[in-house]
Amino acid sequence: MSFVHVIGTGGTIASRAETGGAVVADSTEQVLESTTLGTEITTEDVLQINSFHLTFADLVAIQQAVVAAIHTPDVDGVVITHGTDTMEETAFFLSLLHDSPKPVVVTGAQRAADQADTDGPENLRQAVIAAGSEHMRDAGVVIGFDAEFHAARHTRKRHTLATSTFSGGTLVAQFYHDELTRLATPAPYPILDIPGPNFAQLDIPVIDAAPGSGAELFHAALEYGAHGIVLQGVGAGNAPPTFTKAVETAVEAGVPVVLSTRVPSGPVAPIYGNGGAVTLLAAGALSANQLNTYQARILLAVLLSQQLPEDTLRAVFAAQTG
Ligand SMILES: NC(=O)C[C@H](N)C(=O)O
Repeated sequence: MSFVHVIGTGGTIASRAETGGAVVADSTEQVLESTTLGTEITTEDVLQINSFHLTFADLVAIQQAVVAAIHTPDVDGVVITHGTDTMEETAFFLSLLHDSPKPVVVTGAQRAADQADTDGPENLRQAVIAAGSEHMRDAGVVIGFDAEFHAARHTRKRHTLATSTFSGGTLVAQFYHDELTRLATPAPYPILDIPGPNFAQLDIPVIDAAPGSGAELFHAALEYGAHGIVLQGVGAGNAPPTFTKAVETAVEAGVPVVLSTRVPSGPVAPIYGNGGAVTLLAAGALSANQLNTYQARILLAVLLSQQLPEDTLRAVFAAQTG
């Protein structure tokens, strides 16, 4: 019999209706009660919150729980129950640091535990089976949802309400007729060191360069002391021309800027000047390349917390986004 450790953090999978909106109510033990499993399970409540409340300190707490579980000799794999809104950030953060053949499956629900058609119990059942399965060795950190298991990197929530909502990253495994089939192994990336002690204090705003927006917010972020900025451009990473000077000012002040794109697929590419990615990268921005805005922000936060020399930060960032 396989042995899986389930780490609860909250989210809709643990929520019930209240006047004023659904709120997290159930412990991990209670979440598991609705699921029939033939697996040995231990549980732990690390958090009981919606994922839109998560802080960087919470990410560290989840990661520490994962490491402890993975080092428990008989544990075959780990499941994390988590809100879907920021699941892609937590899963990606864990994947940057994950150094074990034991899989970590992050799952949740789009419909609360007390809704008749809740998807939580089935997602959890499949996540536990997958985490305990030898087919998932070396699968890394995956988001398991609606019978699909996607590598954390590049996976995003695609629909606010649909139960099939996560895609983008490598499809690592899938249930067909209740049989788990391994399909792929995610491309390996260098494993990062754990974040430094100031990780939880880092302030890294995302600033959008939509048509008609000026760089005032960007400059305001520098003035209030942002530690880094993710500039989300349009197209292949382009922005109104006022952002070029803003990026130069930030980089000169030692505040790293990452250039990402709001387009769901494809890389940031230096094609256009006069405010385009050619200009912004020449001004010193780091390219998020294929990495989406929010995962690029997590990567920047981890590297900033390690207080690396600028050249090293640039090289490690490039190696993680290539
Ligand atoms: N479906 C969900 O879990 C959404 C919820 N708002 C959360 O992220 O905690």
